[in-house]
Amino acid sequence: MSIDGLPPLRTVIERHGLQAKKALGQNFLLDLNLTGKIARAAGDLTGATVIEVGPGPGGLTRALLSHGAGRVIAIERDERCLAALAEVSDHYPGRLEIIAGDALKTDFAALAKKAHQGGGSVKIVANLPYNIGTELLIRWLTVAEWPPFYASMTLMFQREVAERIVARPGSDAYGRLGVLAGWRTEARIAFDVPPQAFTPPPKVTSSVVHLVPRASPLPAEVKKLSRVTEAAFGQRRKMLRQSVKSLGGEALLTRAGIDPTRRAETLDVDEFVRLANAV
Ligand SMILES: C[S@@+](CC[C@H](N)C(=O)[O-])C[C@H]1O[C@@H](n2cnc3c(N)ncnc32)[C@H](O)[C@@H]1O
Repeated sequence: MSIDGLPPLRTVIERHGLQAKKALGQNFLLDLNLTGKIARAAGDLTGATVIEVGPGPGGLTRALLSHGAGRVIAIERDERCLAALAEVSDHYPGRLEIIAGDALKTDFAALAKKAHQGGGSVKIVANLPYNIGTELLIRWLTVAEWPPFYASMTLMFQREVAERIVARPGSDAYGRLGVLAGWRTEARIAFDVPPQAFTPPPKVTSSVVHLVPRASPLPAEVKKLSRVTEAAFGQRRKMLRQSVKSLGGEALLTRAGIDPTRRAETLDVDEFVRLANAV
C-alpha cells in the first residue's frame, strides 16, 4: 500500500494494463512525493474544486485528493484508465468525478459553473498531454468572461514551452504565448521535473508553471491581440512597420504611439495591447 492507502501506481498500471501510448501524450508520474509537490504548488486546496485534464492512472489525482481538494473533476480520453480511476473514486467517496472524453471538446467554463454551485474556488491542475497543452492553455487564457472561471492554473509543460509562457520582452523565448500569458495572468515557473521522473521518460526536462489571473488586465479584444502578435512575431527580426504592414503598418503604429522601427520582441505587453486597440 502507498501512503494514501491505495496500491502503488506501478501495481495499478500493471493490473490494468496501462502501457503508455505516445499518441495520447502519456508520460506518467508514479512518485506520490512528486505529485504531492505539484498539488502543493497549486496552493491551499481545502474546499476547492480542482479540474484535472488527463488523470491517467491517477497519480496526481490521488495527490490532489489527499491534499484536501474538496472535489476533483478529471477528464480522461483513454478508456483503459477508467477502471483504475474508479478505484480512486471509491477510496474518496463523492469527491472524484471522472469524465470520459476529450478535453479539447470540453466546455470548461460550464463545468466550472456547475462545480461552483457548491461554493469554493475552482483551480486547474494538470500534467498535460504535451500535444494539446499549449492549445488548452491558450483557450483558458482567452476565455471571454474575465475574471475567469478559475482561481489559478498549475500546469506541467516541456521546459521550453514553460519558458515561452513566462518570457519577458527582449528574450528569445518572448512571443505570442508570453504576451497572452503576461496580459491576463502572473505566470512563474514553480519547479523543474527531470525526464527520469516520468514513465516512460520524455526526451526533455519539464516544468510546472503556476498562473494566477490578473484582477483587471488592460482591456483588449482577444482576436485583435492575437492578430497583432501573430503578425509581429511572424517576422520577429523585421521592423514592426514591415511585420504589421497587413494590419496598417506605419499608420497603425503611429496611432498606437509606437516607433515603427522597433522589433516585436522589444514591445511589452501594454504596448501590444495599445497596438491591438489601434487596429
Ligand atoms: C502526461 S499524461 C499525465 C497522466 C497523469 N496525470 C500523471 O501525471 O501521471 C497525459 C494524460 O492525458 C490524457 N489525454 C491525452 N489527450 C487527452 C485529451 N484530448 N483529453 C483528455 N485527456 C487526454 C492521456 O491519456 C494521459 O492520461
